[in-house]
Amino acid sequence: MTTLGPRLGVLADDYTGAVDVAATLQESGVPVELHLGVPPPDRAWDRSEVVVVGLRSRSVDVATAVAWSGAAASWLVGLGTAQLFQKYSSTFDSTDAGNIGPVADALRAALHRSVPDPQLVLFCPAVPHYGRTVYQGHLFVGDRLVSEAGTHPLTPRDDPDLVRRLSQQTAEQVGLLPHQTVAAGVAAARAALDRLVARGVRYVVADAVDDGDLAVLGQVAQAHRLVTGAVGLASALLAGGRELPEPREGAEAPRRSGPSRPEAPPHALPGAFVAGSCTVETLEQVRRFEERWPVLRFRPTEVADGRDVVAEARRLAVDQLADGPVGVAAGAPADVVRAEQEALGRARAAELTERTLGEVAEALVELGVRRLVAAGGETAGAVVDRCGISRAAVGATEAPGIPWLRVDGDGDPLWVLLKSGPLGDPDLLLRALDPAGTRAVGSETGTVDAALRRRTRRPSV
Ligand SMILES: Nc1ncnc2c1ncn2[C@@H]1O[C@H](COP(=O)(O)OP(=O)(O)OP(=O)(O)O)[C@@H](O)[C@H]1O
Ligand SMILES: O=C(O)[C@@H](O)C(=O)CO
Repeated sequence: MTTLGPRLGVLADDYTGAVDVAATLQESGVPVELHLGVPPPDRAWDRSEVVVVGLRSRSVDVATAVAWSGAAASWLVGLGTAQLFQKYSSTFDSTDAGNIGPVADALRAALHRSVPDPQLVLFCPAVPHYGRTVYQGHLFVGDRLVSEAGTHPLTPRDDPDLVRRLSQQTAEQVGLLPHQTVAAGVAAARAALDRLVARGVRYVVADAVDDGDLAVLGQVAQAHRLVTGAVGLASALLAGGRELPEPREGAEAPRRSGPSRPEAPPHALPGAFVAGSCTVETLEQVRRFEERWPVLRFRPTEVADGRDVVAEARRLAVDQLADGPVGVAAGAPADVVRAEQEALGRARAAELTERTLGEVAEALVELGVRRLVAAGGETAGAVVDRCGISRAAVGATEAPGIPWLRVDGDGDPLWVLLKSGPLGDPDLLLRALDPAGTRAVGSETGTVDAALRRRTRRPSV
């Protein structure tokens, strides 16, 4: 009997991107499982049709990104996964060195070991409902080129030309599938790609300005073993049909149905956020939260000077958590971040910030927080790793691409919301951590006081 492995294996280059794609695909009715960090070779597969592995490979050095991605891909290929999807951000966040190109090279090589040459790889970060579109190889955020729509502290977005960006990161020749060809439909797009392959082109940036374009690319990419992009193309690929390459024999068959009603945490659980994101969206979400609840703010230069932010966060939590949620934020406007980076160096500023936020998150959980929001991809990475989270069930979404994750351990579940910097409406933090809601689950029903009495261990500050 021929048995099937996962239909799609997604390798996301950060944890917020992983939950974004996991939630989006699960909402389309497909069973999805989420793994955070490189799965050990003997990690069990829960037989979900889609397996998402989140890595922290976006901003690490190229060799590390390649090693982690290769190890995770080997695990997925070993399960008999039919198709791999390399998920990067819808703003194509990367540096001149990588890591999008080198990881694609490594994944292609990993697949090449088990199947004939994957031939062609599409690159398309378009997600029209996030305002991300690609036209003539140029990436737009809303009506601005990505280079004019805000930068990033670690991966500056200063070149909107994706063919040129990708060419800097790989030895492969990079081509373009322009919008006029995509708009002409699947047959025209396939014919154009065949011509590019005949010229030796292996990597192709594809234009997409709306979901119709993505649907064409989703169809075209059915035949590809490796596809790359953000949630737009991942969704289109899954929706695009079932003509997948023959899976390896000997693996188990995947489940066909997802959770009937994704879960959300009870409002009564003590809540907190940590935010390292510097996007205008997150800064506004923090500002709105701060109008109602306390927020502890810090800068990496202060940590370098000896400020003990973790002890301050503990004190704040002990004083305030019974009344409502608290927040800890490092994110700041671009001029402040620039000054911090000039004072400390870019890498050290980031390292101090992320380490502090990870330690704060760990302390808050220890003090009884059971609803925890981490805002920002790097921030989420620091929090998840510090709290030792490697598996999670994908629950209900608070906003598109932002699901609650239920993390089961020895005691009560911990609910975690990993929020990509630019995602979410201005009231996201207020809503996600609102203690006044009426939603309650079984024995968790009760006030914040009751919940705290049940869970809080007194700190030693
Ligand atoms: N005040 C600050 N000074 C210098 N660097 C900071 C400061 N606040 C945050 N940072 C750094 O900025 C980076 C923000 O990246 P992070 O990935 O967490 O958010 P994001 O880029 O908005 O999210 P995403 O990756 O989901 O788009 C982190 O590396 C963080 O350490
Ligand atoms: O695609 C996006 O922008 C997000 O899923 C992301 O990658 C967050 O870091």
